[in-house]
Amino acid sequence: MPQATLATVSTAAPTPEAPATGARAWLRNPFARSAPIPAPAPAVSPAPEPTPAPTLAPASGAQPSETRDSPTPARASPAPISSPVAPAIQPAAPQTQAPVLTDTPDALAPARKNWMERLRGGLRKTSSSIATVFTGTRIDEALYEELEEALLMADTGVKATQYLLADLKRRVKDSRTTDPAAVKGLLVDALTDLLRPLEKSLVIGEFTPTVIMVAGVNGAGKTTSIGKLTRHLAQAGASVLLAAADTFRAAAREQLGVWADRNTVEIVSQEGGDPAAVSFDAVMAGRARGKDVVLVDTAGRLPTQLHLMEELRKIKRTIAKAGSSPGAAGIGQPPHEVLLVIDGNTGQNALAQVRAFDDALQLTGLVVTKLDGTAKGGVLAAIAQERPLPVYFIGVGEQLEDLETFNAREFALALLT
Ligand SMILES: Nc1nc2c(ncn2[C@@H]2O[C@H](COP(=O)(O)OP(=O)(O)OP(=O)(O)O)[C@@H](O)[C@H]2O)c(=O)[nH]1
Repeated sequence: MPQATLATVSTAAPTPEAPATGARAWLRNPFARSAPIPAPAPAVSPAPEPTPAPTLAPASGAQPSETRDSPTPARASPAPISSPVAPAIQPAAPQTQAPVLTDTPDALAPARKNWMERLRGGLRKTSSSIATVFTGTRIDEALYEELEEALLMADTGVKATQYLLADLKRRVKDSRTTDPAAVKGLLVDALTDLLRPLEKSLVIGEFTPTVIMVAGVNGAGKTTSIGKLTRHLAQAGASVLLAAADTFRAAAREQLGVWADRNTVEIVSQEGGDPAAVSFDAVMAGRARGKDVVLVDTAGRLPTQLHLMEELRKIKRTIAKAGSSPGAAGIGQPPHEVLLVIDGNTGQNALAQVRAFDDALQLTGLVVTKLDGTAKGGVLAAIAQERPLPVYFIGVGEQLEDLETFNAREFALALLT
């Protein structure tokens, strides 16, 4: 098995802006800046015993030229920051009911308010065509037909569109609404309920390291999302190691290297050779160094490229072997997360990718990118209807702050109001 090189780009020093309670914030919002929506007190299950925030020794920082065999400097291992993750592909655990979000962004914390504005801006092309449906004066079949058309145009798909229409009609009947504008509010509720099972927090800390494998078609935004996620993880106080498992395309490795540099984290990279071997080496190195997270970036591929899909399966199997190798106690069964990155702009095609990659890899979650400027924002409803996998993050642009946790109510509001 060819050996990959562990390039110590730099070391993960604790970021000054890392909040002291950053880890606990992952329970709902991994990014720790603000909770997406304040959960109402009565609905929340009893809080677990307070866990200390992970104390990352500046350790690796004190060793500018680590070698692969150097022992991990003493550091307090991060406390588990959530209960064990539910098995892969299980629908997300029931979420606490979010309070009704008014259309006034003032109800949100400043960072989240800003995010809502960007999300709303990004989804404008989708929302503008749906909004016109509710400008009439009557609730009649014509309104529902127009809405059906608008939802289909937004790539909501036939099944989710039919489901939403039936649910909406029931809500209209139950509430005896006569105002078309109020119907829009009921549609927000219906869409929120449909999307709710996709809400789930990414959990780290249960295993050291938590191994996250990332796949997707070419150009979906895998590397960019990994870079952004690395930044957020580092800000939350977690140490990250990147694995450049695209061994063939030099530009892909360089791009990941740039993100590693920017975030001052280590990267395992290799020119040519077997991507599975690089992934294996990265997991072993992450384990030896006590990293909190190993992120494995794989090369883009189409689900129709069967040999490349087989290569992905091999990467996954090989990562699993790293978990059962001698002395692997505490690592569980890696990869702990298998994420698919999809380009939200590709609408129903993205749903087809979810199906194909899920069948091949048993995905545990999704990252939906490029929701900025898309007219196909309805695809999340289609995913919720047909393959309800957790959507850990959504992206609305190329900047670092353009990747955030997914919240069903926020998304429904941004899409429809
Ligand atoms: N507008 C927009 N662009 C994005 C977003 N996420 C990523 N991109 C851009 O999409 C392009 C492709 O992103 P990459 O991260 O290189 O995609 P990839 O999946 O790693 O690509 P391959 O390695 O070729 O498979 C880049 O120009 C990114 O800046 C997003 O949320 N919105």
